[in-house]
Amino acid sequence: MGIRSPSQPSDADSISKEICHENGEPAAILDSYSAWLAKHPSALDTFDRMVAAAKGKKIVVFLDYDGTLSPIVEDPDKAFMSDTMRMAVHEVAHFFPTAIVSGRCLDKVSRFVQLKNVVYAGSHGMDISTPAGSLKQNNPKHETRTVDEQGNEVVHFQPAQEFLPQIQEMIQVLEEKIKTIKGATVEDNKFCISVHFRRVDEDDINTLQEMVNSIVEAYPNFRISGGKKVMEIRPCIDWDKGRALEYLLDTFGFNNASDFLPLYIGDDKTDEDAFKVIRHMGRGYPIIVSSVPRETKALYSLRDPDEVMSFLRRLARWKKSLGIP
Ligand SMILES: O=P(O)(O)OC[C@H]1O[C@H](O[C@H]2O[C@H](CO)[C@@H](O)[C@H](O)[C@H]2O)[C@H](O)[C@@H](O)[C@@H]1O
Repeated sequence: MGIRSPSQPSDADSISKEICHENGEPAAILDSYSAWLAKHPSALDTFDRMVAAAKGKKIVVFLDYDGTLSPIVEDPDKAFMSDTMRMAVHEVAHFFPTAIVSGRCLDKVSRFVQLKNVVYAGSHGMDISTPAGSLKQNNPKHETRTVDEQGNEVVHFQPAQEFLPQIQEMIQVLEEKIKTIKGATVEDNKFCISVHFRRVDEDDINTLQEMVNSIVEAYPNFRISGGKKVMEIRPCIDWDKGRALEYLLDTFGFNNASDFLPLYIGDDKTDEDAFKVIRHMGRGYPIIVSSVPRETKALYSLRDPDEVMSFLRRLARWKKSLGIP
């Protein structure tokens, strides 16, 4: 089994102290981060133990995008991924089945990532594209097939199709209403909507939230969840990043296997659904990206996208060193 309650890495304290000196954090924050790190040890510090437990098992990699592969920035349209991060993900995907699971719409996240050797799940898992044939598809109710530019058949799993007209209608209402709030923007993520307030004046945030709440109240089939300075509006269906992880594991052919370990790295509230599923499976590696203490179901942590990149590189290097194709 991949999951064990992780013990404190030997250098947890020295890491947090180093961080605090760099950032000049007060001692109280330093201590609570240190305590949190003891419960959610660094996946870099515990790397050797993690991969030792994975011997003879197949690791399946799931990666969130914003805040995980790209740093959080003011303008959501400029959340670019570095070429070095792209290379690290490419290498990992060469050795392990790899999926990018994002709140962004599928087109946008695949344009940001620009890799062909990964599978994409957009709209918090409500829009999944996988190549037909090589993988197992088994949910015909929500699956449609198209042919891509290269002439390859692609299967699209879209369990929230029926909500598209309402989503488009809501986007128009939201855009009209919130234009009075400076800095507020609406992002069309196809099967869900993000209302951003990162650039909204602190004094206007409550007004914006009330506006959005009252608009969404008129759509009883939709709910709002929180994120990083964003309100995420999505259909009330029993589907989230956790269900997407299960769907993808199944699609990758691991449904009946006992020798796989899901590894999920994410930084946001919606990633908790995937952490929960992995915890429930009792195997695998739920890893949160956070440099501050956070309530989480993840067992391990990484501080920021730079550490995510180091971890991914190390994972690929380890696999390569085994000499197994
Ligand atoms: O599931 P994810 O890939 O993590 O997407 C979650 C949301 O990420 C984006 O918003 C966040 O990142 C922006 C760029 O760094 C930042 O400006 C914003 O404040 C964050 O909330 C994305 O724009 C949203 O649509 C995603 O739902």
